[in-house]
Amino acid sequence: MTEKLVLDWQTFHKACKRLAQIIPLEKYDGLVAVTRGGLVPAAILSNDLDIRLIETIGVQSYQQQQQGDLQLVKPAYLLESELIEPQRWLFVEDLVDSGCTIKFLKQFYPRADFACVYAKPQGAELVKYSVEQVAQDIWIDFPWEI
Ligand SMILES: O=P(O)(O)OC[C@H]1O[C@H](OP(=O)(O)OP(=O)(O)O)[C@H](O)[C@@H]1O
Repeated sequence: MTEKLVLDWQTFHKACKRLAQIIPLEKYDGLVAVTRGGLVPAAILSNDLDIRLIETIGVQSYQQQQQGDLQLVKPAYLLESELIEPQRWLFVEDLVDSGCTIKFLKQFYPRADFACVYAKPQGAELVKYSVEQVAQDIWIDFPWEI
C-alpha cells in the first residue's frame, strides 16, 4: 500500500447515510453485519432503513496489512434457523478490497446481496450497493480501528 486514508467518524457516518439512500426501502427484512467492519455501518443502516432484524457473521482475514487464510469465526445462525421464516437478507461491510471475503461468503450464500460503504476496484463488481470508491493501493483506517 502506498497511501493511507484515515477516516473520521463524521465522514464515515455521512457515507453510511448516503449508502442507506441507495438501498430500496422494504427490499430487505434483515441485515447481516460482516464483523467486525460491518458492525458500525449495519447499526446506521438499521436505523435509516428501519430494519430491526440483525445477524452477524464473523470472518477474519487481515493481520496488520497482510491478508491470510480466511476463517469463519462466527456463523450466521439466524440464516439457517427454523425459528423464523426465510427472510431477505442484506450483507453489510465497511469495505470490499480484494473481494476475497465476499467470494468466501458467496460460497455459502451465492445469491446474497452486499452493501459496502467503501469499494476498491478489484472487488467492486461483487457488491450491489456502495458509495465511496478508492484506489486499490490505498489503505483505509476506519474510525473504530484508530
Ligand atoms: O475484500 P477483502 O480483501 O477480503 O477485504 C475486505 C475485508 O477486510 C476487512 O476485514 P478484516 O479481515 O480486516 O477483519 P475485521 O473486519 O475484523 O477488521 C473488511 O472489514 C472486510 O471484511
